[in-house]
Amino acid sequence: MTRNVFVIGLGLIGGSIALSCQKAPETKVFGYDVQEKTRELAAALNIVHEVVEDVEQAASMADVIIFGTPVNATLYWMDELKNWKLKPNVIITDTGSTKSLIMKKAVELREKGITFIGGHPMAGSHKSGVSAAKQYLFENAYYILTPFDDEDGNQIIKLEQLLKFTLAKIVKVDAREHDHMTAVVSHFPHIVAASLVHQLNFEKEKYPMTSLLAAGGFRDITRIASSNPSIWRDITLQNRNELIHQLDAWQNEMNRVKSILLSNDDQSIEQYFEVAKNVRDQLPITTGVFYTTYDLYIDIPDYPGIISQVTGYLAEERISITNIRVIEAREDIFGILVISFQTNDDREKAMNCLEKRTKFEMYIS
Ligand SMILES: NC(=O)C1=CN([C@@H]2O[C@H](COP(=O)(O)OP(=O)(O)OC[C@H]3O[C@@H](n4cnc5c(N)ncnc54)[C@H](O)[C@@H]3O)[C@@H](O)[C@H]2O)C=CC1
Ligand SMILES: O=C(O)C(=O)Cc1ccc(O)cc1
Repeated sequence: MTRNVFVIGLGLIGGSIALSCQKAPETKVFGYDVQEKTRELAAALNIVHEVVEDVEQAASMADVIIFGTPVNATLYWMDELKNWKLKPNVIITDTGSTKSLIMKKAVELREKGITFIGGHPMAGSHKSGVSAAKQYLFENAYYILTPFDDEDGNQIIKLEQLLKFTLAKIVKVDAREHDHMTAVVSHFPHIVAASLVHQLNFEKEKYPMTSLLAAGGFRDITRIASSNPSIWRDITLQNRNELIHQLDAWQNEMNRVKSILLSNDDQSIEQYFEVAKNVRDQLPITTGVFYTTYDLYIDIPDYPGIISQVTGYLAEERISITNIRVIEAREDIFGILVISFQTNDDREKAMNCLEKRTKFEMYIS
């Protein structure tokens, strides 16, 4: 029997989930987005099997409903859904970055006999919109579920059997703990990134050259300041209390740094960086597709047309690349043309292809 999945909100996350659900057997994926342009693009890019206009009608036929909407829009739709006629065993889930208020609202659905299992794939990007959606966005990332403690185990298993097509690692976490932990590693860093950009913005009034000097480090630490502002407005509002605690902790930490600087003690200053480096270097690597790339470094001679020659060979053997860049030669990496691939298999095919056709030396970092 065909399973009907209905995704509401077809942006980066909803679009990516819809693409991975299309890989599930005997599954038909329907989709809706409030923006007409997104609906048109989703249809053109085959993000779903069918784009719908009538949310209530599609919801009434769905076995699984997945929200890919901003978290406040999800609350709005949950309020609507609780008054609709849905299939008796329907499972509703979301992908929102916050969980406490959504699980609070889910109590109202539960009172009507509707299963709601909170969800949050811990991968994504500063990019947004349907055109950034990728089938493998969540591969190897954690996918958090926040079911009620006494949720029907069969319903959770059914949802997991669908979400396994995201290739993410599914884990269950309490909704409040989720909001505390994601405040630390995701939500608060967005505030810090935005604040650094604001600081640069003030500075550049007096020293316009400062922006020109914003090199790798500043760009790395502020990348997420380019995220969709309305998505982050909603997340910040929903996780306001945790964020206020994080701000207090950060202000204490800044005071600690200030006192170290005032002490002018070289050992304490070095130790400050040393401890941070050790903790940072030991972070486990768990990412989605935007950051899992398989890079190949190719030592190419410097003559015109060389890059198109290399990419031409790869294209002839139908090997897809995800990125290409030229780096300054450094002591530890000899190649200067860096080509990124989505899988290790693609990178190996590329090495075999270029070994056959060129004499360029290749390295994997
Ligand atoms: N951006 C990221 O990296 C991640 C985001 N999330 C969560 O995923 C959800 C979606 O975020 P993104 O895909 O990044 O945003 P997005 O901006 O790419 O997509 C959101 C989509 O929802 C649509 N939408 C807005 N209001 C709607 C409504 N009332 N009804 C139907 N559609 C509506 C928008 O038109 C847009 O297409 C958010 O709840 C966010 O917290 C979760 C993990 C990662
Ligand atoms: O771009 C990044 O690094 C992100 O921060 C992605 C992200 C955004 C929101 C989430 O709830 C989870 C992951």
